[in-house]
Amino acid sequence: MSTHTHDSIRAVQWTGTHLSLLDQRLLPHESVYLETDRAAAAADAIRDMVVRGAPAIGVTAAYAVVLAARRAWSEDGQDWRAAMAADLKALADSRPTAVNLFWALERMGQVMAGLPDGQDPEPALLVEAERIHQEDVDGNRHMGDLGAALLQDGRDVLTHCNTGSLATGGYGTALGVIRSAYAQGRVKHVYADETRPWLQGARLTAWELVQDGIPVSLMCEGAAASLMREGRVGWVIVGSDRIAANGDAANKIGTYGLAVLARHHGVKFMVVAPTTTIDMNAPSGAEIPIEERGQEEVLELAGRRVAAPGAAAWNPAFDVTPAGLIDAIVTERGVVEQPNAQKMKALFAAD
Ligand SMILES: CSC[C@@H](O)[C@@H](O)C(=O)COP(=O)(O)O
Repeated sequence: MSTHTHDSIRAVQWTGTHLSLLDQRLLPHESVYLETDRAAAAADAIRDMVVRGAPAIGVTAAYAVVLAARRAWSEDGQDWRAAMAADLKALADSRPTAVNLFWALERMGQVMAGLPDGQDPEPALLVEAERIHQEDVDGNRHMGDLGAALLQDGRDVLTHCNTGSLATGGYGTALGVIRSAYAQGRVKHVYADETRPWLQGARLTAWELVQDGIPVSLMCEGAAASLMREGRVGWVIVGSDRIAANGDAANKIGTYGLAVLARHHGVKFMVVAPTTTIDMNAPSGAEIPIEERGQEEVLELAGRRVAAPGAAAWNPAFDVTPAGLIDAIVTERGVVEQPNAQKMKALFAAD
């Protein structure tokens, strides 16, 4: 039996010397942490879904930069920046859609740029990675309160994919809102899409909610229309991997369909994401790169082929929900209702 509440589980941890990642491919049956001191191994872990979820990918990349710097400094102290190049490229090439990855590499790069050539870069980079990690957790808790305040009617909610502690530095984005709302008595029961093909809903979201004692009913994605027509939910609450400057939001494949259904049935639609997920360089969702993953993920289930021999598969990992279908984007800087380019820009006005 687990000795920790789910909220305290960390998908990504720094052991003092190594990066430790909870292997999410094995959940909920086994909790195995993979430890590494190699940035290239961290890049593989991101690509292979050991660690997933936009903010968790960003935090992992930040710690991986620390590992890359350590190695470069020990191999070629004089020119450690150049010696890191291959590791940094491997990290940038690991997954394309979650902008938190590129944001974290950029932020670590800014610290690197400010360091003198002859100085060991590891200590300063570790301080920055830990700061990135902590800021993510703090932001999630704040978003939890902001999002929960929107849930006025006490009705059930529907969520998609996994956006909890496992997908972030801790606590969660959309699942953080659900967690806060439950604690405040604003939500009593959650519907969770199973989320094919990786089953993040069935394996991860249900696991997190059960551990927190929050009642959850899993459903096939195809049940969403009936769920809404029966008036069972007041809000759909999801995370995002990249939000464009006009408020269009990329998230796990199937999210766009939920937004269309929600609008048709008068259900509200909330996207919860830290500002590290916003890409002001992408004018609209059309400029967000959508990852296509291997066909075997759709043709197989738990490593066993289920599809008819000879069938091919199309496997986009994400889709884009247009801003016009979103009622609220909740960030740690505040809530953007009925998002558009002007309101998104105003979020960053204080910078
Ligand atoms: C807080 S997580 C937001 C998104 O990263 C999440 O909804 C999602 O789509 C994750 O996709 P995944 O392919 O599991 O990395």
